[in-house]
Amino acid sequence: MSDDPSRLWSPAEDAPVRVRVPAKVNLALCVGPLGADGYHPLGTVFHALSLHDEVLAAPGEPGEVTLQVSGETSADVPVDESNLAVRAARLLAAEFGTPELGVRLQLKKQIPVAGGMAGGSADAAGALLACSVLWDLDTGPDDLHALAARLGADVPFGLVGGNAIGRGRGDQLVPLLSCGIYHWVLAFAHGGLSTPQVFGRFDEMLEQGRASSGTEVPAEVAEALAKADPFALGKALRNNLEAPALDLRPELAETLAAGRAAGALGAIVSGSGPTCAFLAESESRAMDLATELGRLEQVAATRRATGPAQGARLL
Ligand SMILES: C[C@](O)(CO)[C@H](O)COP(=O)(O)OP(=O)(O)OC[C@H]1O[C@@H](n2ccc(N)nc2=O)[C@H](O)[C@@H]1O
Ligand SMILES: Nc1ncnc2c1ncn2[C@@H]1O[C@H](COP(=O)(O)OP(=O)(O)OP(=O)(O)O)[C@@H](O)[C@H]1O
Repeated sequence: MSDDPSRLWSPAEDAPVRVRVPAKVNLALCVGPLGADGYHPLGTVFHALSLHDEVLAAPGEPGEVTLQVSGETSADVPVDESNLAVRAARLLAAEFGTPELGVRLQLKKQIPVAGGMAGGSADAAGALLACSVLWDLDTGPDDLHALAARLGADVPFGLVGGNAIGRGRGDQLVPLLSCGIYHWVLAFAHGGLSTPQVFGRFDEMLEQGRASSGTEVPAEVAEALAKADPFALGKALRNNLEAPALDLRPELAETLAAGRAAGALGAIVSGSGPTCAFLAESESRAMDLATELGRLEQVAATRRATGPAQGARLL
């Protein structure tokens, strides 16, 4: 890694490969008890949103991966080897490339950091696709999926997008047919939440009988998607990590209640939080809801988004 600014190419538009990759919300996140592998078995319904990051890739010095991060949510993003996009590029080069391959990566971030919307995972998925194209590697979707699953449970979904059922750690995906467009309002919190910490609090609460577990995805979610029924979908939303996220950040309960009172069809903590996601009946209702939620002290910012959105794609 180099942090010498002279080595970072500047105008993003010059990068030969550009990939857009979506944030996700889990329409259902059904979590089983901690397994021996340190992971929790999941049954989840992923839903990709029009909120996205961009990953740009240009040829780099042999064997070097450099990284520049910009955008609305670039603060707090590590720019060293721990960055998931850098790890993705390194893994791809090691498994499918040669030691001479190098890349200059740039992330343009809009997805909140540690927000429960799989931002780092999205960047990893984007980097896999971008570097595979830049380096002209002989990788098919299955190859990229296998590498993605090694990088993190949420990374494979970043590649496919749309709506998908996730099982196992969340990485075994089956696309879910749906019609319709859903209007969402996202309420970002001040600061993030650590995913392992939320799973840890889930374990404690389960032991104390304060949380429920189970990996069965409610049929109502898939039925609502098949019928393009936002009212049914709003009622069907669920998240076993909501209880631990609220336990760690009690003010999120007020955010959810305020959204419901302002007419949201459904309100849920996104993944491991702290972002809260609100389903609206229409674009204009979403605009009203965003205005209401934006007034809350504990809400750092609101964004509107639609779903489902495409997975990682070349621009
Ligand atoms: C909460 C979700 O966002 C829902 O989609 C994901 O389950 C989290 O996915 P992620 O952030 O990509 O997770 P990873 O980077 O693979 O794992 C981070 C940590 O989260 C916990 N983890 C993650 C996934 C899972 N099924 N069970 C877990 O217990 C583990 O402590 C793990 O060490
Ligand atoms: N490209 C990246 N963008 C953001 N954070 C990154 C990235 N790479 C590594 N990280 C680290 O990962 C941590 C989690 O960030 P991320 O934005 O992926 O969280 P998240 O959206 O809550 O994840 P998930 O929903 O997948 O559990 C951050 O605190 C940061 O230190």
